[in-house]
Amino acid sequence: MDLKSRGKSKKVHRGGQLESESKVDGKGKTAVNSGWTRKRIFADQYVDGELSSNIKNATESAQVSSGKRSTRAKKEGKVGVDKYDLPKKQSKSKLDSSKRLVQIQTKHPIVPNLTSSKKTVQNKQSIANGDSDIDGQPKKKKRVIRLDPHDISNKRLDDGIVTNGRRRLIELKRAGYNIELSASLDNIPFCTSSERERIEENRGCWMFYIFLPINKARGVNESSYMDLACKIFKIRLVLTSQAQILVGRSNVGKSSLLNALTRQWGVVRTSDKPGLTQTINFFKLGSKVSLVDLPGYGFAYAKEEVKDAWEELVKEYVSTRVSLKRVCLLIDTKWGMKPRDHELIDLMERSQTKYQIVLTKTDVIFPIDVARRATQIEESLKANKSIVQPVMMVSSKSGAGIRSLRTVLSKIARFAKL
Ligand SMILES: Nc1nc2c(ncn2[C@@H]2O[C@H](COP(=O)(O)OP(=O)(O)OP(=O)(O)O)[C@@H](O)[C@H]2O)c(=O)[nH]1
Ligand SMILES: [Mg+2]
Repeated sequence: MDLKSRGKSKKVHRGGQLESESKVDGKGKTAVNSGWTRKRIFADQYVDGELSSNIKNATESAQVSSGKRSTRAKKEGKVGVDKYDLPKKQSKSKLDSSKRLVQIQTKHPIVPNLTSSKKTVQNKQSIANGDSDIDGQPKKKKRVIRLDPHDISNKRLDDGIVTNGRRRLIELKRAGYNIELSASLDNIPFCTSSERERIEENRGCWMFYIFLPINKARGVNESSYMDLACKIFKIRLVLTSQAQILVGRSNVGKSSLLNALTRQWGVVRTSDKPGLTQTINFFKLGSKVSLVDLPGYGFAYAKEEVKDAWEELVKEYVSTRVSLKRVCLLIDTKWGMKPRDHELIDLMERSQTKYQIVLTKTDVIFPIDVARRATQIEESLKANKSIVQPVMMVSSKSGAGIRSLRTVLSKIARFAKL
């Protein structure tokens, strides 16, 4: 009896009633549906019984005959599975079935070998890729850390850079670091005199730096202020230089941005304590163009009168300087614009000073929120005339947007009438 005929329905009479409908499902299980009860007969057992007995007989006879046959096969020089290695009936039926299998395979070559071919392709691919997951354990890929030359976030020069070797130092130098400085002066509230000396040594001849106490600046206009500075520091200033300035509330990241733009960390000191910059810092970019870092306005750790002086100075500076080509109004992306920023914008609008909004510290919030903040500011200042669009987005820490801001500023410098 073959499996097919066993799977067919049987008619059973029970108590004069006709029961029928038995089916063999895919798993070889037979369900018999009677009028009152539903019984399940498992075809597995039945099939297993017969098949297992067949297999048992086959193996027994194979074991008996294999001794004799194998010696004969060896003598004849035959290798592999031989028809003598199987019992007569079994070998015949197996050979028939294998013939049928070959026929089917030739007719439909893809179907039976689908899984095996897939596996071989996967294996080939994995071998080609160098993953040895043949043992079931995928080989771990080596993590390659690439240093972004424009990323200036890792600016602490004492963080094991020397131990990392020459290559790292070269990379840092390319990224714009001053590698002669042993450590960055970031977050150091007050430099010692020796640190300041080191900064001065490493600053290079292309820029100059003026330390002036702002509280002395009350009621003094800028040129006389400069004269005073020249007398004190014995330097000749080119007062006709075109200037681009960075303004913004305290702690918004002006000095950090200036460091990033000039690619020299430690040139201007920065701190997480608002109100660190208490002087006007001029940086000469090119022959006659300078970038100016001003003290911040708003909340700062300083006396009220000093803060008032800073604010006055910033306002005066942005509204009266003729040579002022562009004001970069820095806004902390996280906090957005505050009333004091609007005050300064009104002043610049009245004095027709060109200004551009620069969103800072973009690394601390999600890019989608940065974009949202930018569109919000653009919308609110749409009616203004002196604003230069678009709103720029930068991060002095990650270096994002620094290059494009540098390009914008250098373009202004190039087209400035000198
Ligand atoms: N995460 C992050 N922090 C920044 C970034 N820029 C500046 N900071 C931090 O913000 C703090 C203030 O930075 P400063 O550059 O000193 O800010 P400032 O506007 O010059 O401050 P004042 O001189 O006090 O007006 C410091 O702790 C900086 O490390 C930035 O892009 N990302
Ligand atoms: Mg500062």
